[in-house]
Amino acid sequence: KTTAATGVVVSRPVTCVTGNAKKLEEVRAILGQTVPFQSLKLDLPELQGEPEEISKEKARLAAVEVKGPVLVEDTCLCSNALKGLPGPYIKWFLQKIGHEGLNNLLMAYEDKSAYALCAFSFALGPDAEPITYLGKTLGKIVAARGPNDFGWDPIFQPDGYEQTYAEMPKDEKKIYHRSRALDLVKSHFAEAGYIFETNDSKKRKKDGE
Ligand SMILES: O=P(O)(O)OP(=O)(O)OP(=O)(O)OC[C@H]1O[C@@H](n2cnc3c(O)ncnc32)[C@H](O)[C@@H]1O
Ligand SMILES: [Mg+2]
Repeated sequence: KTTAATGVVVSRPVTCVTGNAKKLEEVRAILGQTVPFQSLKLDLPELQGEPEEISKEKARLAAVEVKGPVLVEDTCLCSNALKGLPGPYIKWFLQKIGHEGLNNLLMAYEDKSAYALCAFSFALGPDAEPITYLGKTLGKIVAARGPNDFGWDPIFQPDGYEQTYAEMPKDEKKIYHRSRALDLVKSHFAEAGYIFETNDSKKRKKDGE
């Protein structure tokens, strides 16, 4: 559906599908009121492979579940000495060997440099090809510092900062990998002229406002 001057009307809000409450909290803080979205707590299966492909496949699976517009995300922590690993497998590394184990792995190497990579994928529906937006922040892996309440935040120190992600105030961390990718999502939505309808906006339209 296209309306003359306004753009593409999508009859539903975007559903952000993730099993991770902390991620959702950040997405909500970054997107704010700019994109009407709702969330669905679902831990989607993940392929092995390159981050972009994993993210796209998550979007395909999510769109089949939701039968509408979806936004998903896959986050990687990549060590340069380890040629980009653990990368998309960071969740399992964290679960099994923790912050200390990751630091121990890197003891064999001089190079502690790393990057945080966020791959958002958006699909309009189950038949649409997902589009991927990447956000990357360079830094290094350090011994854990700061509150341990979100993944690998205590062991990642972005370049140019003396603090780890965990030690930073929330709104400062927001400027990194996740918001870089979400800025691209926002500008894509603006360019495409999507108007995501919500129950509220439908009601206002019906009432003739
Ligand atoms: O359902 P999904 O969205 O997949 O949620 P998840 O927790 O499984 O997330 P990923 O598959 O993307 O795995 C990324 C891992 O990195 C962690 N993580 C994600 N974003 C992070 C961030 O900004 N800071 C620290 N850790 C993060 C997260 O807790 C996971 O252990
Ligand atoms: Mg996951």
